Amino acid sequence: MGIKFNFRYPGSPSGLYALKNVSFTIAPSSMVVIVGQNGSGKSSLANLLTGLTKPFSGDILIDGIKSSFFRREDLTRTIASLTQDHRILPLTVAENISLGDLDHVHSMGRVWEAAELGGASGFISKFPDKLDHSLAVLRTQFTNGDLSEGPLADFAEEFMRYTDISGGERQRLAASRTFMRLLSPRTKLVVVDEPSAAIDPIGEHELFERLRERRRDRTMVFISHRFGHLTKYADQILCMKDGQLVEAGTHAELMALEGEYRRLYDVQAKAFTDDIPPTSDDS
Ligand SMILES: Nc1ncnc2c1ncn2[C@@H]1O[C@H](COP(=O)(O)OP(=O)(O)OP(=O)(O)O)[C@@H](O)[C@H]1O
Repeated sequence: MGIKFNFRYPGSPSGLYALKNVSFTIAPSSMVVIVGQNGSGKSSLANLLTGLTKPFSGDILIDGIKSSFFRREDLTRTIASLTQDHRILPLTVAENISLGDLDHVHSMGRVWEAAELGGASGFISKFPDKLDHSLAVLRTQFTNGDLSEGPLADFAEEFMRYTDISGGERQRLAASRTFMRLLSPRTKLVVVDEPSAAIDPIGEHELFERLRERRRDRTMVFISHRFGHLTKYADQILCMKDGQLVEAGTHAELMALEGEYRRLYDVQAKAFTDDIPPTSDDS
């Protein structure tokens, strides 16, 4: 995959690019980790890779062919993504997971495997009707308004009764949906954008490990602020700063550069060692 583009969000002042002259190549079946501070452009880059947004100028080349030459739905079928912006629909747990691969909606064995891989099987097991349990969406997911008064009040009260999973559980369900897609041999690119907002560090680490173990010949792109455990496996690290790709290479190469990546890594490592209470040997 070859990438060379500029990107600006619709409505942003002309000249204000979220991504500026970003250019890199992702080798097939490789593992890529994108790092950078808040607002450096990681998610914008991920959205371009998954086709959610289009470059303002420049191209994404897939096997040397411009991505715009492919049918959008054909490309979408080959991509599994996991972001913070996931939707849980008012369907059963099984249906919410199988949305990841509509060809296997009725394959309960596969749905359960995806639930286990996504870390959702624990809380699903607690439902009396397990995978058949019906879920509803949070009010804020379908309206920004307050439904406690007005013509929809009764409906809202009834609807809210079924909202029985937490933010972290929703994230695990979304991860299960991604695994459902990943279990399909059609999936060639997996993009995981910072699922950590609702998942604790151990949950995120385990999730990344399970994704990595199922990489096979897929290209995987990870974005995480807690990247220390990921970058050592990466074939390529892309380090973003202010919308630009400032460094690209392996962990060893970027550490040796002593630049932005090293700075981010050292801050993270320091936070980790600062968290460890001193042992009797240290005193
Ligand atoms: N929908 C949007 N409309 C306009 N500008 C946006 C939009 N989303 C992001 N931006 C801007 O684009 C730039 C890059 O944002 P992006 O979300 O890609 O960064 P990020 O590295 O993923 O940040 P974070 O680590 O905080 O998630 C920022 O300046 C941000 O304010």
